[in-house]
Amino acid sequence: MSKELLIKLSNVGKEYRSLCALQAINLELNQGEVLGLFGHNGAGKTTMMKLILGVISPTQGNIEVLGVAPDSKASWHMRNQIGYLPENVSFYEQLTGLEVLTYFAKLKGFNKKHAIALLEQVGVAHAMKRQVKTYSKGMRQRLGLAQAFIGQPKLLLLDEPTVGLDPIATADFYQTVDQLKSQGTSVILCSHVLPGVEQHIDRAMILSSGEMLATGSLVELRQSAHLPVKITVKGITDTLKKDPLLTPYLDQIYANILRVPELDKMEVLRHLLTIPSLEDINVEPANLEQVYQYFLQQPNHLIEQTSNIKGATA
Ligand SMILES: Nc1ncnc2c1ncn2[C@@H]1O[C@H](COP(=O)(O)OP(=O)(O)OP(=O)(O)O)[C@@H](O)[C@H]1O
Repeated sequence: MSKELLIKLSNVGKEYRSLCALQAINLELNQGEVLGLFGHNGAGKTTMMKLILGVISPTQGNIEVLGVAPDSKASWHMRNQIGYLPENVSFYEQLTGLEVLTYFAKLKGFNKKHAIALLEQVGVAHAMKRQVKTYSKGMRQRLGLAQAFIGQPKLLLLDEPTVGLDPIATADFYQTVDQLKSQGTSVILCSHVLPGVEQHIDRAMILSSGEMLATGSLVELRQSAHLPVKITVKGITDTLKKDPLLTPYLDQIYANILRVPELDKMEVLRHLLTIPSLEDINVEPANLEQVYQYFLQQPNHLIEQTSNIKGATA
């Protein structure tokens, strides 16, 4: 069965007066897909989320979300199916956590029982009768997530979802993302915290100064970046130095590390396994952080963050 296309961005651009915040972005996101959106401060991530929400309109190109232009009048019915966690979430400080969430739940047509279940899910049920002004940063963030999860939306847009969360809450959050994905929810999340994200996303998009530098699955991005696989071995350091098949891959500093292109990986591994003194082996493909660094450091994109300011003053 073909999956529903939830988001389609065609050649989308956004200018704020003379500042080009986003340019020529193309994206298709299907039902049940999770996209990680990465980029430096001011790269255009929040702008892209706001365009998808219909809070702002593109100055170039077309956007379709759940079949309609999100900034059109026709979009009102699809908003119920979207959950959004803004960056720096804030609530009415005088209300209790339960009052806040019940308020947002009712706006979406759900009741207090649903709000309580979500507060339990994000781990703030114990404080739900306390005013939000007494909440810690992490508790506010958890409340924000509960607000985004109301009604099990078809599409979730999460701007820095793990900011302020402790490691256990972060793990719980990613577990919820995995669960929602398995139930068909599509997710776009942006984060500056790259470790831990990669196993929960299907694809990544890397933005810099409003421009898309790369997009694809981590495997695809690793391949196009030609980043080597790191192989750490134990017990064969002397052999490595003498073996003509292995010496080209030896790390410049560490005598027990080989850096092997993906294409040669299997040949090298098979060869290593034939060496009787091999005690241990560890294989690490390039991680998301390394892939991200690679694309940001490409010469064409060594652009000052201010370089998306066009011409005269903003
Ligand atoms: N309302 C606005 N008016 C003028 N410029 C804006 C406006 N909103 C965003 N910008 C500019 O657009 C660019 C992209 O901003 P955006 O908030 O999308 O970046 P971001 O990738 O989300 O950054 P961060 O990681 O810091 O949250 C920045 O240069 C920002 O200053």
